[in-house]
Amino acid sequence: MSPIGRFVTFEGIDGAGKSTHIDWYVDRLRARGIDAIRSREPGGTPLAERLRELLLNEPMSMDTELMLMFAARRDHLERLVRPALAAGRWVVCDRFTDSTWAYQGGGRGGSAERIAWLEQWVHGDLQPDRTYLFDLPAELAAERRASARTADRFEREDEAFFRRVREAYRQRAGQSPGRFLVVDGRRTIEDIQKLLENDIASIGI
Ligand SMILES: Nc1ncnc2c1ncn2[C@@H]1O[C@H](COP(=O)(O)OP(=O)(O)O)[C@@H](O)[C@H]1O
Ligand SMILES: Cc1cn([C@H]2C[C@H](O)[C@@H](COP(=O)(O)OP(=O)(O)O)O2)c(=O)[nH]c1=O
Repeated sequence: MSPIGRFVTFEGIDGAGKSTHIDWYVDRLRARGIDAIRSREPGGTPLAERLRELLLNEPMSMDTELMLMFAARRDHLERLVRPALAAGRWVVCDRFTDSTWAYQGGGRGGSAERIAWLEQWVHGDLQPDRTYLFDLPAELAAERRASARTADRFEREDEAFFRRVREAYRQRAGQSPGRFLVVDGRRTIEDIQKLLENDIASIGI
């Protein structure tokens, strides 16, 4: 019998700490003998990476942004995520549809009905087995971002935008408490690593 693949996602507002922990997390899985791959959204396949370039840099309407996010996601799921899970691998993904609920829904004020419809169409039966939500106040995340990198189209949004994104994430987590683990991004990197390490055991090895 082939091993069971797992789908794990990392979420949070820009600057909350996802990238700092995701490679470490994948390394920890591999150290336990798990065949894990890291991916990201938008992106993860050649086509989706090209859409990412556009999404992060090219001005566009809210609706175009929403549809391109899901177009990139569909390609990523068909070509990478589903085949990997079917082969028993773990896919650890930097962002997934919770980002769409948070950014295009909460941040931009997009229609929940449309997002729900697209979600159902693009990946109805597939949801992550575990989602880590890195939670940090918008002002602290902005400070961390400022010292770390140049801003893309999303990162140039104001603090009120990121407060809405954060709130939408927290609502999502409240709706699926079994799937989400909310990580307090104010804790030290060492503390967060301990929490993640303990959690790996609970998601089935
Ligand atoms: N727990 C933490 N405590 C202090 N600084 C952190 C912590 N986690 C991340 N950082 C720093 O904050 C900045 C943004 O983190 P990053 O992982 O790039 O965020 P994200 O991927 O969520 O946008 C980086 O400079 C990183 O070193
Ligand atoms: C997956 C996804 C990402 N995004 C946005 C959030 C991020 O600002 C951006 C890319 O995210 P990210 O990979 O976190 O960028 P970085 O390389 O700077 O860490 O895309 C959405 O708005 N909706 C989505 O569905």
